[in-house]
Amino acid sequence: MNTEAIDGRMLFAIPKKGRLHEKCIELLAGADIQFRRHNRLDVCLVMNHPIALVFLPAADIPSFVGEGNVDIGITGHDVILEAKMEGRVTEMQRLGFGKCALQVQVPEIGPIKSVEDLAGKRVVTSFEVLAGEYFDRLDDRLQITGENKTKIEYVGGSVEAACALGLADGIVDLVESGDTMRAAGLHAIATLIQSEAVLIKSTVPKNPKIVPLIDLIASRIAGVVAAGKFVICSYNVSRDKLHAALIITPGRRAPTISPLEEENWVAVNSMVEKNKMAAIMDELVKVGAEDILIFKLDNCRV
Ligand SMILES: Nc1ncnc2c1ncn2[C@@H]1O[C@H](COP(=O)(O)OP(=O)(O)OP(=O)(O)O)[C@@H](O)[C@H]1O
Ligand SMILES: O=P(O)(O)OC[C@H]1O[C@H](OP(=O)(O)OP(=O)(O)O)[C@H](O)[C@@H]1O
Repeated sequence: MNTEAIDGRMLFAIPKKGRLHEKCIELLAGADIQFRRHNRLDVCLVMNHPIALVFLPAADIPSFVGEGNVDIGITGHDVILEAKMEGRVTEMQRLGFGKCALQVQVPEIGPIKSVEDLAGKRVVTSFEVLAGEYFDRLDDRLQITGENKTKIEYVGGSVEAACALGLADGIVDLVESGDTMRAAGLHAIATLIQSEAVLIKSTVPKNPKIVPLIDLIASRIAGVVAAGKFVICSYNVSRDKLHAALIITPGRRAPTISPLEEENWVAVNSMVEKNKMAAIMDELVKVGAEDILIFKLDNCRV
């Protein structure tokens, strides 16, 4: 693709593979950003907006956005800190996926029980900046200096194998379910940061003309994220029990209450958080609500 084709378009960086890729593709579909990626090309034009998508490794996206080479992007909060780009990118929206923690892990069976025990030994990681800063502070606190300081070594992947291979006394790596860590016989002894996927833009946009388009896309993405977080809860309840029911489902702004043909009965519609839905239904049954239904949201602006 020649550079003329992307001239004037807003450049939007998307992780080209890995843990965040599929979720980003779903998010683009939800925001009606239409594209066809030919032959896995890393740049492709959006058909219904003046946008070009740029598929990049998640870890490279913070610097591409921070240096203004692309306008917005989706990546992990962890790699923004690792790239030291927190001052040069603005996190516009947390996206609710790619949730994980960067943790110090050591063999479950062994002499190291705390980070203090690990200080001064060998640590293998893909996050050498964050791990380096963490162990520098720890070494300082424990007055470990010079040759005795903790040795941080970089590997690009399969970090969890380092202890079993005798390359490290501990590792710093991402944990979500904990399955990888447990399978490698490791356990966590400290957490450096919590992370999730975020929508970012450059702190100083190169092209002010595209600011309205950035805001439009951010608002659409916020709508898709909110639609994933909430459901609509609908139920019938007699007026004498309405007060108790509304305490359980107060809604985001306020619930919608409509009279039923049956005297003294009303129908209630209210937005509730998806992850609280089962408990809310249990509570509604207890206070006498009936015909409780849950509806998924496809999209919203709230
Ligand atoms: N187990 C996980 N659960 C949730 N999110 C994760 C997990 N592992 C990584 N992430 C998030 O996804 C981002 C990209 O990680 P991933 O390992 O997929 O990157 P990659 O190196 O581009 O892909 P690959 O591992 O396939 O080479 C991380 O920076 C982090 O924010
Ligand atoms: O706690 P869990 O749910 O098991 O997830 C943690 C694993 O996920 C990430 O690696 P990934 O599987 O993306 O592959 P990688 O080692 O190639 O980066 C991370 O580096 C851990 O190895």
